[in-house]
Amino acid sequence: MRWKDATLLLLISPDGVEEALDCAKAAEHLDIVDVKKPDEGSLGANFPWVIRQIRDTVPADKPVSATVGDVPYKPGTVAQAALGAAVSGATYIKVGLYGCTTPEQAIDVMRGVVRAVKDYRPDAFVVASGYADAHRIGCVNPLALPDIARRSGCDAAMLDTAIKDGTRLFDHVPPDLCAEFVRQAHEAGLRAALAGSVKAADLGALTRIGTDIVGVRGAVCEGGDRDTGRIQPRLVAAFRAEMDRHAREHAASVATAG
Ligand SMILES: O=C[C@H](O)COP(=O)(O)O
Repeated sequence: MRWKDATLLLLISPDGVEEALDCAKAAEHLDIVDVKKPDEGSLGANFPWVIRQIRDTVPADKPVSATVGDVPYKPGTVAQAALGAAVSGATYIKVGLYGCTTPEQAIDVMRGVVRAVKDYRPDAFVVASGYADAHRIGCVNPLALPDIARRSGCDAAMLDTAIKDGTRLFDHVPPDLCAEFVRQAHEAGLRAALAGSVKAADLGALTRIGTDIVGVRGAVCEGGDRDTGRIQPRLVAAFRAEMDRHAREHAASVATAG
């Protein structure tokens, strides 16, 4: 995908083929379809055949992403799983560094992933994901992610929330620290992706701080419920409309200030 600078991309996470069909109906409003299995965790990994079916379902110009799971500190296991996601058709490979308690462990895991995936597909986009609520699960500090991603050769650093209990990204990492995360990622030549029960009300701040990718599920599911609700094309369209509105407002304020 050609990256237009200063454009916030929308990544939507269906839980299977049926929801991917709903994403396909809203394809003009989203940028990346992210395959996951929410009942296996925040970044739960889905089956290879589901990734393949979803790749066949969504328009060819939309990249398919796959989460490799909330992974343990087992670099070989994770590298092999990441290759499985790439072979199944995902070109964005997201890894949740759940079981890594130090930056060194996280770098170990991500180096293996980068090598496994890029040996197979050099243009794949590898995302190292930490958790905004890392303090609740004892994993690596969220602000360490840009450096982990840089040192392991990833393309992006991401934050999501590990525990989906209604608390949101900004409850754990407030906007000024998210801005620092984005700044560090950009300084390292990486893209910055943010997620974690993000709502339309968060889009102003996410736009202002220069986020590259926003990941959502709950906000585009019926009733705002990521577990019992299903992705609704009309909610995807409405979310995109809010993104576009904030992008216009931000561009206007930058032009005025300049
Ligand atoms: O990668 C994005 C996640 O699927 C976000 O899900 P959520 O918006 O329900 O927290």
